[in-house]
Amino acid sequence: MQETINQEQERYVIGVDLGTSAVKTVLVNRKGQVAYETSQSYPLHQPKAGYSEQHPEDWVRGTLASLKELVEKAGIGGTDAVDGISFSGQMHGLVLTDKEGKALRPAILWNDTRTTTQCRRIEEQLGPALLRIARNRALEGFTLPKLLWVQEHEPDVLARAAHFMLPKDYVRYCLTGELAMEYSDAAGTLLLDIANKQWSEEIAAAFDLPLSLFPPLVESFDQTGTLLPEIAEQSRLSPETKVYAGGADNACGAIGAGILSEGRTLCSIGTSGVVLSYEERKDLDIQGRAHFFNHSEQDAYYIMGVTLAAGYSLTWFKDTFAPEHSFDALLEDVNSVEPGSRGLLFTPYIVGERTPHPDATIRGSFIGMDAGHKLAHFTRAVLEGITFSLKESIDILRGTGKTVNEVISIGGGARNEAWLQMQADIFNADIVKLESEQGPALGAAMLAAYGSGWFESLQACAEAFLREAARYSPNPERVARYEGLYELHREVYLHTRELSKHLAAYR
Ligand SMILES: Nc1ncnc2c1ncn2[C@@H]1O[C@H](COP(=O)(O)OP(=O)(O)O)[C@@H](O)[C@H]1O
Ligand SMILES: O=C(CO)[C@@H](O)[C@H](O)COP(=O)(O)O
Repeated sequence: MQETINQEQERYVIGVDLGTSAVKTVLVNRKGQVAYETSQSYPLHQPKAGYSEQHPEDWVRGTLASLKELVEKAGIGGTDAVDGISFSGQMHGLVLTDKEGKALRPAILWNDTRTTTQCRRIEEQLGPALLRIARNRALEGFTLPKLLWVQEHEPDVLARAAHFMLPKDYVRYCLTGELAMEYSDAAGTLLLDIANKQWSEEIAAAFDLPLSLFPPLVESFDQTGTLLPEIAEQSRLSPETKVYAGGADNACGAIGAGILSEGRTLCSIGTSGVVLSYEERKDLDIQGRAHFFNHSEQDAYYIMGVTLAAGYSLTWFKDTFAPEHSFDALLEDVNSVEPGSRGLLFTPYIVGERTPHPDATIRGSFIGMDAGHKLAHFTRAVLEGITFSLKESIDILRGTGKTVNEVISIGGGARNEAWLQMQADIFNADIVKLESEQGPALGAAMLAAYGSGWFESLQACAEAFLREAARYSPNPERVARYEGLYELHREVYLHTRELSKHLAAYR
């Protein structure tokens, strides 16, 4: 085999990123280099409008196939070259299992919006206790509303449930036979007492949820067993391979970008867009204006704002109005247009919004269309609208007293230089692009590396693994121009909120 690895010298860890469209696995060496990567996709089911489900068995099958291919590609089958495996996972999805660990129904995912009624019930019943304990607002995507939906609509399923799990925890359970949930993902359930790092008996009791449903809580870098013999046999990994708990995809994305100390901020433009900043103050009260979650680093937190359709807005725009173009071709001309797209604004609310407007009914708009506008103006307006929306999350971070003068940019949005410079000019901060583009999968591998004792801290691991590739600094003239446009952008939500509500009847 041409690239067979020298098993005497090379040691590896594996990061598994269980995403919404696919699972990705990476094999990482001690220098932080991704030696091999594989991926397996699985279907997303939308049985009704607003429903979004996946079969947990598809995740397990996909993960095993991906691991098997990774081991084969690297030529390490039957060896003990892998010191540890860990996981990053799509957050919030509800998996209910019976006593044997079998999933009782399809998983209800983070982007399923059937639970508006349950969210209102949570707010009414818990009042201020919700923000005091769970530190986040009741949003359709979170897990507790999904549990309450099952309680109301499928009571027999809940009655048969022995446990609830989150997506990556279910996969890890199937690989190891050990039940556990770690804090960074548990934080997205609305059932965790975030500051005290324990299940909230108060919230569970308010909704008659037995505590027996809740898995034991562990740290992201804790070992949660080894591979079951049959899994080891199928993947050709050693049954001694240690498995570490892992983290929520955003926590792992943050680790993979080195967001491990106060003042470090990440902007990730993938399908959705995330702005996230490290936070040490566990008692910081942001009044639910953004998400406040436990980090995968011990006793650390992060504040996160989410633009639901970030890259998705650009993809929608391309597929609808310029399907013959590649992303690169579409974005080629954006720099021929001045900042402000000659008076054209776009708001990216095409599937509703989360931060700063938790509003499932709002929809997007182009404001200021002029007969002189061409495709390049619309394209630039889409990029600017997505970036303005992410700046609203940056403003929330700055409002907590944080200094945001450097932002690590990852995801699809970091593939285009014009967009990276635009982020610098709109955020008024240096934008840093990293050498590695692996994001959450690398973060998961780093948890395994730290768990396995390769480094004495996650921070030391980040210093060894991550390298800056490029830096984009804000241009003062463009910063000033964008400040004015940003104020106009913020007005658009206020003026289209009611219109969107009325238009909902026609959708
Ligand atoms: N060459 C490119 N330049 C700018 N944006 C891109 C490019 N390619 C993809 N994108 C954007 O990035 C998004 C995908 O980013 P990615 O990080 O791969 O997302 P995810 O992991 O959520 O699928 C797409 O929705 C698209 O809008
Ligand atoms: O809901 C959230 C975070 O609150 C999402 O970030 C999901 O966790 C996204 O999963 P992928 O799009 O990465 O699969």
